[in-house]
Amino acid sequence: MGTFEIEGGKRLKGELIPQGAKNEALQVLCAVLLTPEKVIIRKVPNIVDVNKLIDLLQDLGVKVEKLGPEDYSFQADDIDIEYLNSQTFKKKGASLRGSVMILGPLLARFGKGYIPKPGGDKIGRRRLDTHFLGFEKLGAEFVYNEKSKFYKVNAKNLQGTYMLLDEASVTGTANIIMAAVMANGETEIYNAACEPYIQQLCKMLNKMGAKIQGVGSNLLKITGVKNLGGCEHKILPDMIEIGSFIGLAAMTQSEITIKDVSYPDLGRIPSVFRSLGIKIELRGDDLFIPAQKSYEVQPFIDGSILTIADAPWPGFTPDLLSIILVVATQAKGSVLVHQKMFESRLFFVDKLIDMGAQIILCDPHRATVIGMDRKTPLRGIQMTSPDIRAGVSLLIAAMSAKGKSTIHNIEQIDRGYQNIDERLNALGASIKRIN
Ligand SMILES: CC(=O)N[C@H]1[C@@H](OP(=O)(O)OP(=O)(O)OC[C@H]2O[C@@H](n3ccc(=O)[nH]c3=O)[C@H](O)[C@@H]2O)O[C@H](CO)[C@@H](O)[C@@H]1O
Ligand SMILES: C=C(OP(=O)(O)O)C(=O)O
Repeated sequence: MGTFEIEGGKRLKGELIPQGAKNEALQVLCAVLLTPEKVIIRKVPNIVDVNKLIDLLQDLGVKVEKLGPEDYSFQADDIDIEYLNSQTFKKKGASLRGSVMILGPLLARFGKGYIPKPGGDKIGRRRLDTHFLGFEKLGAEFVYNEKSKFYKVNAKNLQGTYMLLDEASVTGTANIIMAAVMANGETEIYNAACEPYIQQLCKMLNKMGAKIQGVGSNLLKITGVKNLGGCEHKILPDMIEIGSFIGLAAMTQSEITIKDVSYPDLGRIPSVFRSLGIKIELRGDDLFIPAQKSYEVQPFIDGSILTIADAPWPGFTPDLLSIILVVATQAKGSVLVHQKMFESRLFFVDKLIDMGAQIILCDPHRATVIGMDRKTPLRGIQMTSPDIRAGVSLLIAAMSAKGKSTIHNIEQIDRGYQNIDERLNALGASIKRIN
């Protein structure tokens, strides 16, 4: 289990370049399975989850070539579909969430797709119903082995149809889109997730020859085509990393410029951080966060306590609520953080409480944070990171705290943040990695 030792209280100064988005990378990497032609993907983040997926694709027979530090070419012209029955696949496929999105492309191209119960964060129930209900609607047969926790879908032909998703699942929508692009006839997906990463996937598939309309909306119309070809695609900057850096700057009173953020794709992220009183300036496509002594929560118009809640896009992403929560501990004013989508993502607040934060965990979904306006700094402690975003929130808390902190299980952080310690140390942080 890896560990970070953090000396708190350091102010950072300088520029951060966001990595390519983890959650987009996981989608578009799976999409390379849809064609025997070469697909070039740029700005691929060098993080554990993405590297695991690339490894899995290689095991399946995809030829992978590294063209540069962040650029790869993939060619799925000799897929070993039997690999899906191997023990290695059962182990590797289960080790990350994103692997579930190989199902749609494999079903579309080879008529079958298998997957062990996928991993990812333990942040509540993470059902896959939407994925399989969608595949079944397209005519696939679904078999779930409860004992081995292995999911199978098979189809001779996929037939386009209308479907209303039971929820706007992100990976579910990506999977169904990839299954539908080569189905017979027309598919309509209503209540589709529509976040920028789904839009990016659709744009990439359209470049490959797919016919997807309604991109960016929650009603997608897909006209099936016989084959898809190669293309070149560039991944967006990671909006969750950008949000994490905004929070980090505010908490540590640092002056940070976040480069090339693709501002129009950040949705409500800047405005939600602004509602905590954090100043964010847009300079070209960069975000400039000045060093701020104090930031004051903006209550609602009627004077009631600010509530920050998550919702499917274009709502505020659940992946940034843990960061909001930690940043609120040093704001001036109180905030109610309402995590509606996941039921176990707020439990890490016990660590923040140990550090001296004033938080009331009302129930698994809601926490009230009474901001301390830096009157009492958090104090360094020993802790273990429970999930990727809680892990980074604890890192931010530790960087702002008085004294030394230790965070164990940093593999969770490495899952989604590229060389976070080196990048932050270059700006003045003091984070030591102990393996
Ligand atoms: C690899 C990847 O891309 N992971 C992301 C993806 O996970 P993933 O695709 O697994 O998440 P889903 O969108 O399926 O669902 C996330 C949670 O929200 C709930 N839900 C979802 C839709 C809805 O309309 N109502 C609702 O309550 C689900 O029941 C579930 O508990 O999307 C999540 C939601 O943005 C993010 O946290 C994950 O980082
Ligand atoms: C929950 C997350 O990831 P995953 O879906 O891969 O577990 C996340 O990125 O915050």
